[in-house]
Amino acid sequence: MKIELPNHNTFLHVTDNSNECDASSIFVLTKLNAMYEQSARDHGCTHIISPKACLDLLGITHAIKIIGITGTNGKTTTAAAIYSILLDLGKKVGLQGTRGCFINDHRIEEKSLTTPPILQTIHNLKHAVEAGCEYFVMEVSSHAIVQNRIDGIAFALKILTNVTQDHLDFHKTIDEYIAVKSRFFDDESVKLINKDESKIRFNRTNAMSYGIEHPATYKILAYSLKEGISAAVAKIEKVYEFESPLHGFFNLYNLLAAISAVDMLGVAPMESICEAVEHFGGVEGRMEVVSQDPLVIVDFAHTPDGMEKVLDSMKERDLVVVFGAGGDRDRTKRPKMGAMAQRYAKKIVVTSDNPRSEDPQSIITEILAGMNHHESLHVEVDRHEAIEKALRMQAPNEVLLILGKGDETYQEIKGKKYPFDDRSVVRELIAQWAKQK
Ligand SMILES: CC(=O)N[C@H]1[C@@H](OP(=O)(O)OP(=O)(O)OC[C@H]2O[C@@H](n3ccc(=O)[nH]c3=O)[C@H](O)[C@@H]2O)O[C@H](CO)[C@@H](O)[C@@H]1O[C@H](C)C(=O)N[C@@H](C)C(=O)N[C@H](CCC(=O)O)C(=O)O
Ligand SMILES: Nc1ncnc2c1ncn2[C@@H]1O[C@H](COP(=O)(O)OP(=O)(O)OP(=O)(O)O)[C@@H](O)[C@H]1O
Ligand SMILES: N[C@H](CCC[C@H](N)C(=O)O)C(=O)O
Ligand SMILES: [Mg+2]
Repeated sequence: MKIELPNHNTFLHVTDNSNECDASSIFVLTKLNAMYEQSARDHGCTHIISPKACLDLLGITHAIKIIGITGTNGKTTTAAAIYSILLDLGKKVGLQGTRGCFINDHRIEEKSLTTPPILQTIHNLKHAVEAGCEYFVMEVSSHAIVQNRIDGIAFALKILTNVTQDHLDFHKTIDEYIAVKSRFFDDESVKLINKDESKIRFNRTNAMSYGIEHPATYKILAYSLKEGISAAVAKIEKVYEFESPLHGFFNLYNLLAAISAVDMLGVAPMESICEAVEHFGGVEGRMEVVSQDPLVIVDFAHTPDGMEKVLDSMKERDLVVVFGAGGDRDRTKRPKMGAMAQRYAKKIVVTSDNPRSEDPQSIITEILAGMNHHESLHVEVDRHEAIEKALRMQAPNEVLLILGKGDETYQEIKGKKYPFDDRSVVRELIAQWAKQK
């Protein structure tokens, strides 16, 4: 990654790649490229700086308020809700996360990592500052905390969604994973903590909280999940009401976090924030209704907890569920995901979800290990066939939930990404069958 320095009198660019260095470069030294410092010097580079110094050099440090969100699930949704509310309130805002980078409603980067390497974030922040943004909302993954991909960033606000199981391939134990997430909250930054999430440890200085079950700075007093979400939230003595077209108890948490966050930023009165949240229509691939009749929903649940939250939110209905589990990722979540599907679904098709370098059949076998008996359990390695099978099995009163890939547009098999989109597959099959009728 290279950022040009058109106004600098000595250097032409900053880079985090030693191979891009020459005498006109400033090398930004990070935890990930520390081993290439000598290589940068060998390429002729004489000026080596930290990410913090780079943020200062580019005039970013004091120019924009950065909001960081971490947690196992709900980061993308909460970040998008904050972004949407701020835009709705007339603010200029940047958004960076799993879906890429957006500035004032325009996409400037395609999807890559949830939290890119620091120089990529600095590049996106620079764009945001140049576009006049006052705020930049970013997802912070646990990988990013471990690999110091957020080094040098002074967050105006840090937010916790929740901590459940994921990425144990990388963190090895749940305790280590919790410790990493907790590390994000161990300084005196202003922070917003989910009070119903008891596992996280945080520095209480400058901490506010939100909750539904436990007393919190922002506390839900009453809610209804019929026809979207409507709720009353208390802040100190005052109560405010809001409505949302989103579905599910878990989204009440995401919306509450977003409303509380915007209030903490002091942007507008709570009444206006609660009004603005109604215009947030959700995120692509998260509880996205792809067809009304038959009712087919695509969601990005790819952890046991994500599956539980989504399936539980639909438990009044008879559910047909299609899902798999990612290859080269946490193997211990696979049987738990199987058990979760078994607990809630009437009919299940287990399939593939980015097997990557692994054998798809053995991933499925590990999922099935968590399912002891089920009267309608099917296995279909090919995800297209699996979706077709599920659509054929779906009775008129049943809801088909296709989980795990959300708005992904590929299936990754043995290092190659093949175009694949759950939503297009459903739409094409339904259209094809309608023509044949
Ligand atoms: C395991 C992991 O996270 N690896 C990340 C890591 O890879 P790496 O250490 O092998 O990178 P590298 O190629 O050695 O490069 C490191 C640095 O050295 C520099 N370099 C490299 C070679 C050289 O000769 N000279 C030199 O200066 C590079 O420019 C770079 O700055 O650093 C790379 C660049 O910073 C990342 O792209 C890469 O993410 C890989 C691709 C990845 O798939 N990561 C996933 C698991 C991930 O991070 N996911 C999280 C969580 C998802 C979620 O839950 O939402 C995410 O944030 O997306
Ligand atoms: N607050 C929540 N608690 C539990 N599950 C949730 C919550 N919000 C969303 N989910 C579930 O998790 C899935 C992913 O949501 P989202 O993309 O917002 O999370 P994320 O933290 O950004 O995930 P990732 O780390 O993979 O990018 C959703 O599709 C839904 O199934
Ligand atoms: N941020 C998550 C997304 C998982 C999505 C699922 N479709 C998979 O490929 O496992 C990860 O990279 O682990
Ligand atoms: Mg995300």
